[in-house]
Amino acid sequence: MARALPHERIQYVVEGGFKLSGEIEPSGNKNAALPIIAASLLTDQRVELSNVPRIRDVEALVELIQSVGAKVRWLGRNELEIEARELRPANLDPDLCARIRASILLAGPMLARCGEITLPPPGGDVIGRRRVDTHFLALEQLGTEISVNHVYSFRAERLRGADVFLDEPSVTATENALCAAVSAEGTTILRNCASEPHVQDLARFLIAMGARIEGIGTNMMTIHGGQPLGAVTHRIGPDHNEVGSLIGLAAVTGSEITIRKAGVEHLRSTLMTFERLGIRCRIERDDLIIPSGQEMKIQSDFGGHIPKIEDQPWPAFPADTMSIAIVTATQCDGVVLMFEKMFESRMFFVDKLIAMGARIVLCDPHRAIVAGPSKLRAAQLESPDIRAGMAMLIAAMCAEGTSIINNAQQIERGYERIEERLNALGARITRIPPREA
Ligand SMILES: CC(=O)N[C@H]1[C@@H](OP(=O)(O)OP(=O)(O)OC[C@H]2O[C@@H](n3ccc(=O)[nH]c3=O)[C@H](O)[C@@H]2O)O[C@H](CO)[C@@H](O)[C@@H]1O
Ligand SMILES: C=C(OP(=O)(O)O)C(=O)O
Repeated sequence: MARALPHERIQYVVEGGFKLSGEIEPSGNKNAALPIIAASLLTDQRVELSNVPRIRDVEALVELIQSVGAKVRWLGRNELEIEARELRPANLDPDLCARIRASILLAGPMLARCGEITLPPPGGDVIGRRRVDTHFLALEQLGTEISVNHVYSFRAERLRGADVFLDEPSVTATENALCAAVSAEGTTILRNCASEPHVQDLARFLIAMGARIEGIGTNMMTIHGGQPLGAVTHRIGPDHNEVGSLIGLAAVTGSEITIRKAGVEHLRSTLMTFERLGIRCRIERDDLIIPSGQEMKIQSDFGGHIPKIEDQPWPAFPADTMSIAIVTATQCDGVVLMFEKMFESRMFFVDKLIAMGARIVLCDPHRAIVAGPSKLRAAQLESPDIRAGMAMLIAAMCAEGTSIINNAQQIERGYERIEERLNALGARITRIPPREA
């Protein structure tokens, strides 16, 4: 596989003001594909995954699992075959690990298969402090010794089930703990665990491999460890954050689009949030239709009070859709408080929206007041992270004139061929350099 250049710089040139129309299907969920690819190391038998998003983070993780001995083959654009007959707990490229948050997800599966792994610190979006403490807490209670000295060394002669109370419902820590627990001796209870659609998808993948897990979709999972784990074929679920991004994009550009196979069972909090901004979607079976001509009037709280949109652990509104909600609110009539509780740098990108003409007051690192609607002007922008990058792309598409988005490789960490797919709906985005055929 061709290695993604670490410093490859990508630019999007975006002509704003065009309406979109047509149908689009969301890609597979990045945050499900990553733990599932890592969990494929739990078995020495063949794993076949479909609907795998072909994005930079997936490519990086694929390189990492190859470096520990897994054989990986792309069977089609989004179909991946993984066979991890023999694994060696070494040879991990620190730069590659530092590029993605998901490199830490190798801990659970490698402990289960090899009893040890040394991992350089993970990376991922630079959106504030990214704790690893919950990973350590859970893995230690499952029988792992951990030492930290620039790198994290994990060793477990024997993983044992335990009653674990996570200090926070961390998504990736829950996923690491799940992978360790399915191979541990005895029963594990994970309390205060995360339950996002991607955590559920991983749990279902593990069950299809032979694991016994109860409580999927809740904040307490019980895992009966030590079941044999074998060959599996699994389809990654749709990306609810991408669906949220498409809803915001359709609304601010006044477009009507249909999102096919949108995974509507996971959209309640997202749809409720967009409704607060005066955007209503229609559900038809598993399709989501965003009609044009939305009211886009921010719904006040009872008594005319200023409403609040806040992210919270699942099943509430997902943190990764917050940047999209902010850019969408700039085009809605009224005032809303946006409250991001988690990452203290994620909201800084609103500076760029302000420079484009949005009326936003950043109250502190976690809260911003948006007063809309405001006409956005084209600008030269720099994408700091995946979701802020997508928010800027949305802003550029509803702004007058031509915007430039630098550092668009950040957007491509999480969104597959996004310019191609949006251009098919009528957008005018030029990627520099162009994609290889
Ligand atoms: C590879 C991957 O899967 N990355 C996702 C994962 O990162 P990652 O697993 O690194 O994030 P963690 O879940 O560990 O950390 C976030 C912490 O903040 C809490 N929390 C979360 C949302 C919220 O609105 N308020 C709040 O306090 C969470 O419950 C958790 O305790 O989960 C994050 C939170 O969903 C997402 O942003 C990342 O895209
Ligand atoms: C924060 C994100 O990803 P990661 O955890 O992989 O950096 C994201 O997907 O918005």
